[in-house]
Amino acid sequence: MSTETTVSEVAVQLEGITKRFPGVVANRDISLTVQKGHIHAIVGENGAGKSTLMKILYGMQRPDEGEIRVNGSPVTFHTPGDAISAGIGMVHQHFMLADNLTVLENVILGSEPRKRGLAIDFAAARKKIKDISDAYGLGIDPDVLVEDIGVGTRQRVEILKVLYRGARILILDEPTAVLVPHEVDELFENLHGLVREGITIIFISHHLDEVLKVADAITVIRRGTTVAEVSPEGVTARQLAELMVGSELPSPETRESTVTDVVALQVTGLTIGADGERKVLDDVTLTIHKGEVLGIAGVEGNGQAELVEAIMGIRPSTGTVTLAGQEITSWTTLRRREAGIGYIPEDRHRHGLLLEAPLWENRILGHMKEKVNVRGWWINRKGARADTQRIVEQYDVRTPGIDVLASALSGGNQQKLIVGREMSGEPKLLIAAHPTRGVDVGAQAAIWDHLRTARAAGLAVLLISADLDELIGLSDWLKVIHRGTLVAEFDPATVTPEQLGSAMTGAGEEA
Ligand SMILES: Nc1ncnc2c1ncn2[C@@H]1O[C@H](COP(=O)(O)OP(=O)(O)OP(=O)(O)O)[C@@H](O)[C@H]1O
Repeated sequence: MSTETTVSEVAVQLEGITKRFPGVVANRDISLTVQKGHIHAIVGENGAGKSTLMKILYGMQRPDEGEIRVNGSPVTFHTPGDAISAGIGMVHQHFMLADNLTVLENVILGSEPRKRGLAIDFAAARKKIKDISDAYGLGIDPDVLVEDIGVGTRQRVEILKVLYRGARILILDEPTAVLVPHEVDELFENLHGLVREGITIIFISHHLDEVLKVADAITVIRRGTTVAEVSPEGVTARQLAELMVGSELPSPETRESTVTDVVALQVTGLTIGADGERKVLDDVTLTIHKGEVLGIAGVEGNGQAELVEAIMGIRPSTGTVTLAGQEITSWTTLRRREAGIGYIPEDRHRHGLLLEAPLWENRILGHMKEKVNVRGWWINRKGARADTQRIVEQYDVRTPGIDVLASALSGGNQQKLIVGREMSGEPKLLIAAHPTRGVDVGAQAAIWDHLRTARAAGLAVLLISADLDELIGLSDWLKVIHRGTLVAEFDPATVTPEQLGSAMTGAGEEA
């Protein structure tokens, strides 16, 4: 075993990185050493400064202080283009592929190889993609349409895209957040294939078990600075979480059923799509009682987003929706919300927040009739501000204050604000799409506690999540959606993530 590290074995060295935003020091004197050919995980609570550090390494942000060395040489990045030239590529959590183009077109977009003259040299590009795919075992066909491939393959296309641009150091932002268990295993195999060929991988994750399984080294960031550098053999997930928060974690509660026989939501025959076409939602019928969490498991893109939008009245559908005994099928989205439906949307930037408005104005968004927010015909500024402060405290939203813009919060803290808002005003039904996506383990446990407490008080919850542990841990009953239809159901007390994962991919059904 070699104990000495020569400079040439270090792929990335960050030294004394500091980055300030108004009212916040996002990174404070951070040092990080990533060995070449390692899978190096970065963990930390929401708002700890992980994304900021990665944005600095990828040239999206400039540090106020500190030095970056890549393969031993100091570098200064002004744009991601500079980072790419230095061999650093980033795969974002939200894929950036165009559905209606082929893999090949997506990969070469922006860096088209030209023949003499101006024509794009597709043959050369196709060969290069095949070579890269073969070299790293990615199994990518350059000629399929992106709309025809699944989430796991899309992610491999994103990885191939940065390799195509010459990256030898890859930054992955929460790569497993959108994957089902077998896709996670496949990704890890791919990552091992990449590092065997000398690629270095840096990845951010909130899934500590996965981090322990795949990483060669782990850096823990707390409140903007590195607090520990550990090797996975030496720690448990719980110890890692304790390093992240800087104190001992509470033990999880035991659960008991709070399901009543009072129907809160009844959905009957909900369908989207005309006869003769493939329907995105096909005759979905379900019931949720007061005090019950119904979990919907499914691979992304199988109709769960449409189900939520149909119940919220965002998308036209046929069938009926009844809330607490009252049919609301023809109601507008606003009226449904005002009747007592809380809604944590899948895409917090498009549907959940006004990024360029302060936190307290975001508190009012979609909740214009809630008591704390209005006085007669007028907005109750004082009440809304006080209630925003309450949410910030109860849900531990890390922010310098309630007047900062929503865009200045870290992703996980934006999510906590939305969850707090949607659980306010005693909703009858909460539609929660990926409620803890992007939040750290501590905040996840806190959100689960809030949900359990509200459930005990009679809240009905429709839970959509890609996180199978969350679905199994929170739900009273589980249904599986596949190609727009509910195809199976399970008791969360007995089902395993593997069984659920295989039902989600339609295993056991005719193709
Ligand atoms: N553009 C910005 N303007 C102001 N403050 C910002 C900006 N970007 C980040 N911050 C602040 O810097 C801190 C670190 O945020 P960062 O996004 O790096 O955290 P993170 O560890 O990636 O969190 P998460 O796990 O929630 O994604 C937070 O307090 C955040 O509010």
